[in-house]
Amino acid sequence: MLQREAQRRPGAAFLSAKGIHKRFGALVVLENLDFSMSDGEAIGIVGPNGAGKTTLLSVLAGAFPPNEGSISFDGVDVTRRTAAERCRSGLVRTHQIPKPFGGMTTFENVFVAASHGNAASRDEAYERVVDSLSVCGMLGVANRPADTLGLLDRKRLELARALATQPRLMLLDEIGGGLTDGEASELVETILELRRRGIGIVWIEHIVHILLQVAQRLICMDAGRIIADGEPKTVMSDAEVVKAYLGGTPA
Ligand SMILES: Nc1ncnc2c1ncn2[C@@H]1O[C@H](COP(=O)(O)OP(=O)(O)OP(=O)(O)O)[C@@H](O)[C@H]1O
Repeated sequence: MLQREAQRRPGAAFLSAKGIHKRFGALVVLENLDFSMSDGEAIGIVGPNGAGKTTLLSVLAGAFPPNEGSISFDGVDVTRRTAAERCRSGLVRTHQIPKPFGGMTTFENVFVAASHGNAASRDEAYERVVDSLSVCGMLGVANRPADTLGLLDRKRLELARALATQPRLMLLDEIGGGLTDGEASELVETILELRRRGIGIVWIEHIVHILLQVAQRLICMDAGRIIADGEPKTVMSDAEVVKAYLGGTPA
């Protein structure tokens, strides 16, 4: 397993991306981007539509490779590792548009993640599923066909499936998107529980006041670059951020 290969270096970044370029044809989406974080950190990512946030998450998770640059996770160079290999080493992502396995129940969806995401015995996988469903408030819909779930439960299922892989770092892509404030607040409680378990979080979200209940550090992206990175309130009042993201002038 990748974790066993990891050569832990004191002070080394837990997740680090260096010199990342990503192009889709002629469109440059990420440009010479550097990013790093420590174990257990909770980071929010904001930025205007098309800034490259989801593309960054996809590159970090291994959905596709960068055109240039390198990524290391827990001391291991994972640039050429697949998403499944990264998942087994503890780096997992959720998707903006949940896509549960149709024709399976909620329980079965999470069971697939628990058994394949990080090789587990059947009993261990079962325990992980029950724990994940419980943390995500889904025990009551465990036997429902996943394709009959409403949006909030589909988002919860994204979290439960990711949690069942026993991650050390979760990359969340607009998990609050499309939800009411009340529904998004329920997800915040779950994400705070993940934090209490020591799981690191990188969360892209447009609902900023929800994001700020979890993020201890905030990154703002624009046009494929990180334009601000630091303490959330400072970032949100940064003149470049206000101009790029909020389209106005600082208060
Ligand atoms: N697979 C792809 N092929 C071609 N272009 C793509 C692809 N994925 C993303 N893009 C383009 O890359 C740019 C950045 O997209 P991305 O989804 O990363 O932005 P984002 O910051 O997450 O935006 P949003 O907040 O709207 O989700 C956009 O112009 C998008 O159209």
